[in-house]
Amino acid sequence: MKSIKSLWNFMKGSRTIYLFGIISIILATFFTVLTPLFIRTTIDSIIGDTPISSVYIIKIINFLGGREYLKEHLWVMGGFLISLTLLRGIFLYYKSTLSSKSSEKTAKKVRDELYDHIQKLPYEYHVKADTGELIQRCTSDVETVRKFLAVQLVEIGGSIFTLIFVSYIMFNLNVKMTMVSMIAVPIIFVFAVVFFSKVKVAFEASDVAEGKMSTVLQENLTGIRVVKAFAREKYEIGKFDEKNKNYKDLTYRLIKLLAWYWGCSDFLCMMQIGAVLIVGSLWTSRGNISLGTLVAFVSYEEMLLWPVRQMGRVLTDMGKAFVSLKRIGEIFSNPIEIMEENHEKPRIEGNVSFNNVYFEYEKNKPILNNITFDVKKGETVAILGPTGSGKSSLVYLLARLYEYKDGSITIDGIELNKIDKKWIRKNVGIVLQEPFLFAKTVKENIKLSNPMMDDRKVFEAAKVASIHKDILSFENGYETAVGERGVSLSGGQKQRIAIARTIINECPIVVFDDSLSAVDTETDISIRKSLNLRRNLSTTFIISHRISTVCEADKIIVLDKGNIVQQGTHYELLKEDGLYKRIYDIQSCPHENYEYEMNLKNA
Ligand SMILES: Nc1ncnc2c1ncn2[C@@H]1O[C@H](COP(=O)(O)OP(=O)(O)OP(=O)(O)O)[C@@H](O)[C@H]1O
Repeated sequence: MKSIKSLWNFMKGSRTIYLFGIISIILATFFTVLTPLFIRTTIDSIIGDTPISSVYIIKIINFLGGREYLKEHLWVMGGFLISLTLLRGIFLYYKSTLSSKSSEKTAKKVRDELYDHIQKLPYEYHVKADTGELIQRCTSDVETVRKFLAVQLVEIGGSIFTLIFVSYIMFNLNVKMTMVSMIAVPIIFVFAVVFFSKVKVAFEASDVAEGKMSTVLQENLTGIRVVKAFAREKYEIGKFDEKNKNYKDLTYRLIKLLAWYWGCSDFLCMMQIGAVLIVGSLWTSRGNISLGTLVAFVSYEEMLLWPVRQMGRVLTDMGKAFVSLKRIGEIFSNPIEIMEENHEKPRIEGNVSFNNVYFEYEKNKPILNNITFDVKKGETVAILGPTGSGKSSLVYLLARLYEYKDGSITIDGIELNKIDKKWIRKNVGIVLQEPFLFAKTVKENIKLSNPMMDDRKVFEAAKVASIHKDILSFENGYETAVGERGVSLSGGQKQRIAIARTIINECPIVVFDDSLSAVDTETDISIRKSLNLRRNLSTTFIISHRISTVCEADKIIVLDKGNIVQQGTHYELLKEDGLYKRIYDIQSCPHENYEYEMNLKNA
């Protein structure tokens, strides 16, 4: 019921077109059904002498010139029958174009709304979401619904109308013959419904196998570099071969089942038509029915049997469409992130204060505990700690990608959760751990947030990120395309383009989440030097595992298992016997370095 309601809502704006599509198929069916009736009239009443009983047919025959005239000019009847077929063809054309137009419009609407909704889902959702699954729902599931709307739904309308109209005419022509014509119909119908409800499992198995094969393909193409680096080609080929074979086997099984069904169903239908022919011929020879009636019944029999045979298929496809609608509906049932447009939008200077902040992703599994520290506008704070200690989580809180559960975070004295989310994300620029570049040019990637930005700003940002020279060395410079078909960038180059993309926005708070890890120490120093020159522009958070990256920060926060275990400057922390010094010792192996530095500091 929910699925029907959602389908009805998606069809808003294209319902009228759809209605005209259904009217067209009803008219096409009407002209199809009329043809045998006029063939019968031609045989019995134009060529033969049986009087015409229907007033409407009499009117049409009179319109065409009357019985006597038509007897002499049989070609007029032939022309009339051709024109009925022509009209049928015209309405079938309209049915196809109108239902396609409306189903395409509906599918586009579903895709647009899905995309829109997915964009608005919270960061938390995307962290856990299965991308392949989301893509499948936005493509194959929407396609299943589209096909159902374009083909099956109008077909249902046409079939119901055919069944009603044909049965009505048959009963009017001859009740006994109608009984004979319908003996096997319930059997064929039950056979179709039972078969397709059973074969549904085979359809689903084939769909799942196709999905699995696509996932392997997608995963392989995405991770082809890892495959090559680990010489896993043979294993990957084997894995794909297995999924491909499974898909082929299941599809072959399905085709065999369908062939079996159509064969049996054809046999049953032929038996039914045979029964009509045998009984009809007998009754015709005895004079119980006319030859024209027998011809009409044979034609109607075929018209009647086709929708009955198709019904099972239509019902199965309808089931599949509703399953797809349910899967699409599941995405819509996830609440979107409320951006609180009417929250405060203060001018952000960059004074940040954490006070006893507590955070957890899952209930009773603390990730950050009692986090307390202050950073003044323009300062650089570095966060260091073992992997999984909560460094990234801490900065995610700052951009309100997640909400802290207890304590307080203030920016310039204003509680963070009172500040508009969109606004805060505009003011807190994050360079993420794994930079993602879009399939655009280098320049377009750097000015992603504002394509109208002046090119000079792009060059400046690239210089600060120490990538300007690299970009100039590319064949097309800033116009070089990156992404799948573009130039292959090194990990460090990607990171630096991502840094330029963030700093170009001149946010008052900038976060580098381990984003200098792929650049060499020299480039790291050069970037930090340039950043230092912009100190008055922004408060900077640097997450790193490298002492050389954090040592110049105004404040270093050492995290361990979600707790701040040390904080201070590089020299203050080196004096303490703690985690920082241990990391320092590991990274600067010769212990003398420490004494050398201390002497240098105290000199
Ligand atoms: N979305 C999430 N849902 C549940 N747990 C998560 C989620 N993201 C991270 N975690 C867990 O939170 C803990 C802290 O993760 P976080 O990424 O903040 O650590 P980190 O110090 O930045 O690590 P690294 O240095 O490896 O990047 C880890 O135990 C991690 O498994």
